[in-house]
Amino acid sequence: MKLHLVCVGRLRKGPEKMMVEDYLDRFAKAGRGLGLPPVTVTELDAKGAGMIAEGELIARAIPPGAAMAILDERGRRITSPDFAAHLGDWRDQARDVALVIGGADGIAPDLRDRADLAISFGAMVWPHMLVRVMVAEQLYRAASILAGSPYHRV
Ligand SMILES: C[S@@+](CC[C@H](N)C(=O)[O-])C[C@H]1O[C@@H](n2cnc3c(N)ncnc32)[C@H](O)[C@@H]1O
Repeated sequence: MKLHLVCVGRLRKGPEKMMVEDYLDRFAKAGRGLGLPPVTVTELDAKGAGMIAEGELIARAIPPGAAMAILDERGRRITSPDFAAHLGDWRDQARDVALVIGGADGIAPDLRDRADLAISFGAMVWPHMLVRVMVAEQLYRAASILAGSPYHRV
């Protein structure tokens, strides 16, 4: 299994980048004993060419056969344990996974249609850099849930 975080846009030095790095580092440590690999982050820049050009870059960055989970406000509002269960299932199937965060115009409709899972963090639109922080935190939370550690409480 390989785990990819494919993002349109670059994170500059700053608090969001520090938080993403911290959570992904925690995820890598927590995932070690769970058969979950460290996350590979791919940042894409279509240089303002728009959603369709970004969609083509995203499609090229996703390994063939990988499960594609997109972040999209129109997606499903799943719980953190549900997300952990998806991650655990993909791991058990030895399936590569690509988590995709779109750019300012969102993710191209044809890619959205092809997604195995569309995850919503609520009906409001968040900036891509905050979504990246939230995904990194949810990955760490998922690993904690799969490990049975007390980080996640309901
Ligand atoms: C600034 S938003 C773009 C919103 C755009 N208007 C759209 O139609 O998707 C950039 C990216 O952040 C992610 N995103 C923003 N809000 C989200 C939410 N509530 N749930 C999940 N992902 C979200 C999506 O991947 C989106 O493509």
